[in-house]
Parts: sequence; C-alpha cells; structure tokens
Amino acid sequence: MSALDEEPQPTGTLTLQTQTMPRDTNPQGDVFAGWLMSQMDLAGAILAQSIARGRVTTVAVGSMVFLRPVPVGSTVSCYAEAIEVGRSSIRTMVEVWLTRVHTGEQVKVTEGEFVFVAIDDRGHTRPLP
Ligand SMILES: CCCCCCCCCCCCCCCC(=O)SCCNC(=O)CCNC(=O)[C@H](O)C(C)(C)COP(=O)(O)OP(=O)(O)OC[C@H]1O[C@@H](n2cnc3c(N)ncnc32)[C@H](O)[C@@H]1OP(=O)(O)O
Repeated sequence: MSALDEEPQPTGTLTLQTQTMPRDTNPQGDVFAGWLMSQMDLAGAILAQSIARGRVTTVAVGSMVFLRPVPVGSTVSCYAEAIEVGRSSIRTMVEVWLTRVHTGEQVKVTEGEFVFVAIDDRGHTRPLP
C-alpha cells in the first residue's frame, strides 16, 4: 500500500458542493449544525432522486456526528452513498468534507444517515423502479 492509499478519502459520490457564508454561522464564527444538516439532506435527496427516478421525501435522519468546526468561507463538499435500498426507501450515508484553501487538503467534518422514500405526485409512497 502506498502512502497515498493511507490518506483518508471521502466515501460516496460528490453530489453537492458549496461555500459557507457569514449568515450560516453562530456567534463564534463557525457554521451552524442545522445549516450543515440541510445541505446533507439535499445531498442525500439528490442521490435518492436519481435512484428513485423522481420525487422523494425524507422519512428519517439517523445518528449524526460533528467531528470538527467549519469556519466561514470554507468550501464544503457533500458525498452521498446508498447503503440500503428497500421497496420504496433508500438509506443513505452522507459525509461532509471541507477543503483547506491553501493546501487543497480535505478533512471530514460531519457524517450522518438520511433515509428517503420515493413518493408520487400525491405524496404517497411508491415502489422504486
Ligand atoms: C432525477 C435527479 C434529480 C436531481 C435534482 C435534485 C434537486 C434537489 C431536490 C431537493 C429535494 C429536497 C428533498 C428534501 C426532503 C424534505 O425535506 S421533505 C420534508 C420532510 N419530510 C416529510 O415531510 C415526510 C413526511 N412523511 C410522510 O409523508 C410519510 O411518512 C412517508 C414518508 C410518505 C411514508 O409514508 P408511510 O405511509 O409511513 O410509508 P410506509 O409504507 O409505512 O413506509 C415506506 C418506507 O419507509 C420506511 N420507513 C418508514 N418510517 C421509517 C423510519 N422511521 N426509519 C426508516 N425507514 C422508515 C419503511 O420501512 C418503508 O420502507 P420500504 O420497505 O418500502 O423500503
């Protein structure tokens, strides 16, 4: 195994990338957990919608871990992976990584589990294709 292989790497597909703004922060200047969770919800939904080929809704959020504070002005990248696919539900694991601007180094800041259900136009559960 090379030294490169030992570097921690994001798991899943990059589905959402954005930059943290001053309005997303708490009085200490770090990003609110709720803002991060909404980005993760969106990132998981984007993956789930592509699997469901249509509308999905969030039915559950599992355990969340906040590993490091996220400073304002950071580039954050959300990686999503489907870890279980049921009749109508898709369980996803979403990781958030921040990129250190000067070095390009990526560090994981948060991860959590989001479950989505495929729904039809009336909001009723539908089987996955
Ligand atoms: C094409 C590419 C496009 C890309 C472009 C993307 C653009 C980017 C779009 C952004 C999109 C944002 C998306 C945000 C998503 C919201 O934020 S939505 C707002 C919050 N969520 C809600 O309001 C949902 C409210 N809940 C409900 O409407 C109903 O409970 C639901 C979800 C329709 C489920 O109805 P139900 O009758 O309880 O369904 P039921 O048949 O009992 O269960 C369905 C499945 O859910 C599972 N389930 C139920 N409860 C749970 C639970 N607590 N835990 C785990 N699983 C559960 C069941 O096990 C079952 O799984 P399967 O065995 O079928 O696989």
